[in-house]
Amino acid sequence: MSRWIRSFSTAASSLLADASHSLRQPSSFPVFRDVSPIRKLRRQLLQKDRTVGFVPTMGALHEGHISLIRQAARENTDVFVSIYVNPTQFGVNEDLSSYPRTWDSDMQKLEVLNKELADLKQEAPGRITAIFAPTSKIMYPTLPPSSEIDGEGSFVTITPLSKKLEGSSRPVFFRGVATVCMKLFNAVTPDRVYFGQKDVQQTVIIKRMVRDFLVGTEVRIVPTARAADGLAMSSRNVYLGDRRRSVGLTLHRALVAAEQAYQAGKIARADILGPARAITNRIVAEQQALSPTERALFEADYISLADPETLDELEVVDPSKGAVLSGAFKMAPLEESKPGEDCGLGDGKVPVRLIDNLILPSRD
Ligand SMILES: Nc1ncnc2c1ncn2[C@@H]1O[C@H](COP(=O)(O)OP(=O)(O)OP(=O)(O)O)[C@@H](O)[C@H]1O
Ligand SMILES: CC(C)(CO)[C@@H](O)C(=O)[O-]
Ligand code: BAL
Repeated sequence: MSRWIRSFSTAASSLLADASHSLRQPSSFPVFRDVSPIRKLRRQLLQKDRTVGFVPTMGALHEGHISLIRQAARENTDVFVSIYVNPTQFGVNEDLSSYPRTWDSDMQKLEVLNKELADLKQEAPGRITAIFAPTSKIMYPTLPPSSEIDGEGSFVTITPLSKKLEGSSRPVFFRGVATVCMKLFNAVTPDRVYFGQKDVQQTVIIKRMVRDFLVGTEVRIVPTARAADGLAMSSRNVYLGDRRRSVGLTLHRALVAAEQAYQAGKIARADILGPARAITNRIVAEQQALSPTERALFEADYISLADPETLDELEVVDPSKGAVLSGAFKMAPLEESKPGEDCGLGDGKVPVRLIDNLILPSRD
């Protein structure tokens, strides 16, 4: 057993007694439900010159989350993962109640991953050494968490970034994300925090928040993990089913068509987004022409070509800066299913918001 694992075991076991709100502990990592015990562990690690990489999640873990943890384990001795479905980032009519919650399988996945990390040794020296799974009473100690646009509470708002793109359809989303991330960062005080490229606007907002509030952590962005067909992995994909999944892939295909236009030397908005819009409009029309048992209706909420830092829409890409291509589709519930069809969790009745993006790199 290496020295730091041994010293972790000692630090952790002395803390298990402190973790009065901890859940059952069948795993190689303690689960903390409250702030002070995880702070205590953090202080002990600091004294031993160990580094903490923090991966905030809402659970329902998939390969995207795992890739964040792997990178955190390559760059830190200790990886803390939070699992908390944060109510304030869901609008009042959004899918908070149906958001997938899969605690047992999440713990199993983390356990398997930790064993793998132990085998990797040099390549990825870090291990998952704490799970933070707070209750809402811990995260919102004074007022109940509000999802109302003008709701009361202590919030972190990052404007105008939070009003654009996802924010125009989900007006409280980034207020909730920035607020919960600030709380999580305050609880964990990580050396580095890990976010997925899939949620590109979230990455821009978190970087801005860290900079503007002088938060002492480094923001690391991990590439989007995709299924073999290109669909960006997402916890909500379990609701898609086969039909909506294959139609939903149009989003990725549209972005790839726009990316190819940029790679071919185009820099004007119409030339880059034109191919993406053409594919999207064609598939919308094709689906509308099909019968309710065959089609998957959807609406393209936006397809955007934006500045990587301000997220302002661009008429022309400055090749020395590059750009962010992003889009969101609203996949409607299936109208009718066929016998034996895989309609996904919820029988195809749950609307699913798909987001995706590609970075257009700078070039000389
Ligand atoms: N496919 C992916 N590739 C890389 N990172 C991802 C991917 N999906 C999610 N992440 C990242 O994992 C972290 C936690 O995300 P979260 O728990 O909300 O999962 P999610 O799959 O994004 O859920 P949903 O898409 O349903 O909102 C975020 O930083 C997010 O960007
Ligand atoms: C960062 C986050 C965990 C905050 O709740 C969430 O927005 C997410 O999972 O991307
Ligand atoms: N990964 C983003 C979380 C959300 O859509 O609420």
